[in-house]
Amino acid sequence: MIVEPGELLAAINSPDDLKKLSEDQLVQVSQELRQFIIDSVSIYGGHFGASLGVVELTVALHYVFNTPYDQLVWDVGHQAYGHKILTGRREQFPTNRRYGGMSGFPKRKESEYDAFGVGHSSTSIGAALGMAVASDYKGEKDRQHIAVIGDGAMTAGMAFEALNHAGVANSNLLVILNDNCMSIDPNVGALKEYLTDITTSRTYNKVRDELWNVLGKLSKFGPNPQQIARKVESAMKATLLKQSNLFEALNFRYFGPVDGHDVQHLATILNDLKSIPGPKILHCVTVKGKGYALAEKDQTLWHAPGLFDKITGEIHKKTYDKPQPPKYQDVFGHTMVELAEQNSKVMGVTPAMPSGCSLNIMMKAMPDRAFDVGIAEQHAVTFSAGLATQGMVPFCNIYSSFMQRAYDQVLHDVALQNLNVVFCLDRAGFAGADGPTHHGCYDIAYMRCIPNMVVAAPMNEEELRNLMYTAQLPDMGPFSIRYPRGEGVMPEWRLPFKKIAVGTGRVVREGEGVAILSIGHIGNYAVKATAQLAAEGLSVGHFDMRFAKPLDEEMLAAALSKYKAIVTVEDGCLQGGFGAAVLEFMADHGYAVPVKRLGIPDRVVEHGTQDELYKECGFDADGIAAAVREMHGKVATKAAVEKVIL
Ligand SMILES: Cc1ncc(C[n+]2csc(CCOP(=O)(O)OP(=O)(O)O)c2C)c(N)n1
Ligand SMILES: CC(=O)[C@@H](O)[C@H](O)COP(=O)(O)O
Ligand SMILES: [Mg+2]
Repeated sequence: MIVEPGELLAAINSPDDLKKLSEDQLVQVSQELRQFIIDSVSIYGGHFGASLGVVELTVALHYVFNTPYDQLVWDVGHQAYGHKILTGRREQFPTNRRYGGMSGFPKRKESEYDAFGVGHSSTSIGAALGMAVASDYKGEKDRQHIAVIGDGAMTAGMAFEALNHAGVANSNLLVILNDNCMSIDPNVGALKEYLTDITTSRTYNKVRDELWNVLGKLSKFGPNPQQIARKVESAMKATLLKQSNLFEALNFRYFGPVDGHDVQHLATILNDLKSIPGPKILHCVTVKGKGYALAEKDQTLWHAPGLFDKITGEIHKKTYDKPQPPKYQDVFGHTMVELAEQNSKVMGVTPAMPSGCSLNIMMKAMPDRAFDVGIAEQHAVTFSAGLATQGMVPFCNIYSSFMQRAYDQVLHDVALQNLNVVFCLDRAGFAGADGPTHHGCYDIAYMRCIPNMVVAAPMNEEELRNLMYTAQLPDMGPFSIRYPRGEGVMPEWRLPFKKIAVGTGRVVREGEGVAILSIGHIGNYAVKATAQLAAEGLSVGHFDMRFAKPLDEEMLAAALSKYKAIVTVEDGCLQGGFGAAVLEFMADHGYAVPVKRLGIPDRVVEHGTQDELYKECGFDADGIAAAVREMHGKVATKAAVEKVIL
């Protein structure tokens, strides 16, 4: 189905076309852009509420600034659909987040308008500052650098590290704080309360209005930029702003709060700010999901709702006539409550993903024992370490790719002190449509080299529960459990807890000739492969190893003695991963059995469905079966040659 753009939008193939419109037409073009996003996302899917919330801001930014010469950095980038549509990618939009299609996030190789590749949050200020400092160095005094950052992303340490630097760098940087009081879930923390206070404070708003009157008058008569800057500064100094405004205290000039949905006013303000040198922040108040009533009402659900009927708002869900396996994240969420009921020391921690990882189930049931700490992965880990020093058993749930942020904290704060923190790494393996920024490719490798760390991955729901149960038993030390996005394989999963001895695998099936050693959920694809091969008359062994560290050495030794070739399968990077661990064991113990390793290769794998990506990387069921056939062929040829020689 083709989505038809409105009349004005249809003529916009670059920001130059947008600049041909009069200021009066900005309202209409904003409406058309919003409608185009609603129409497209309802059919093709993707992030929704965030882009609707910045429609006017996006139009105003491209209207006023000289992009791509002026550099516009979107934080996270899930709100940049309008930006993509206005910068020459409207016709490509139906391919958004699809295999081979355009990325759901800004990406440098996709467009010159995408100044910086994003996906993880809170990088925009640092990146834009780097660009600004480079411009200073090159003498490009006229160049503008703009970071658009949400109130959620602003809670991360990285954002403050960049503000701290920018406040003394005196480069030409405009930070636009897009404040909608939401992260994916409602935003949390003292900063959020501070921003709400500024937005609602009467004294503050009075000062703000006076300030904008000054600016407004000056703009009308074509002001001298320095004059504006001086007037603004003295107006600011004469008020409470300097003493009480956090951003002013960091040497930023603070403007706002302004209505982020008044496109004409935004254009005027941005024009004025263009002429003010140095670091400045514009605080825009917006509504996530603006213009689509249901999305405004349930902003978490409509962050990324999936496909929906844009008229009725019904979100399309597959229906089944028999019970389906649950999502791994929900098994985690419910199991947390069960474990916490049994063990008063169990606590839950998430950095801003309560509904994404389903810790919200425990947060609702036991609000004093489960915490959303904001977009703050590093803090989430060190906070968990602190809890553990006091005898608590924190389960710190972080998406595998976001955990990359907190590597030093895992090593320095948890592992070196051998603290019993359980890391549940959700979205391990391919994240799917979010693409390479979100794929959880590296955790087996980055966890495996950390002393004291257990590295486990369940093949199904029952194993996830039992690993979680095992991890909270006394004296387990640091324990990581990885599992993928989406559903497992067991509709009946609430089985009684059983301890799994650390470093033990499980025989899925015995066979002859070739054995598959798998770790985690991807083992279910190996099950499909062995069934295919059995139908062809090839009986293949399969071991669900469960632990990449410690390895089940007994099981490995037995498999290496019995089988003539091995295929390892993991949905993680091949470099340093599970297969690499098997090779290390073989080298250390003198085994010389041929091994083929299947997993994520040493290159960037783009977006697509998980199955498309498994196939691309050769470890879907067909790929695994093909690898086994190949190894079987090699073994048979070798045996035949040996027979002839004898
Ligand atoms: C490092 C990191 N942690 C978590 C996320 C997941 N995430 C994506 S968007 C988002 C909320 C961002 O909130 P905000 O910046 O306010 O943007 P909004 O969606 O409200 O427009 C979160 C937590 C991420 N992308 N990166
Ligand atoms: C933009 C972002 O980082 C999140 O919205 C992410 O897309 C969530 O992914 P899940 O849908 O897997 O929770
Ligand atoms: Mg927000």
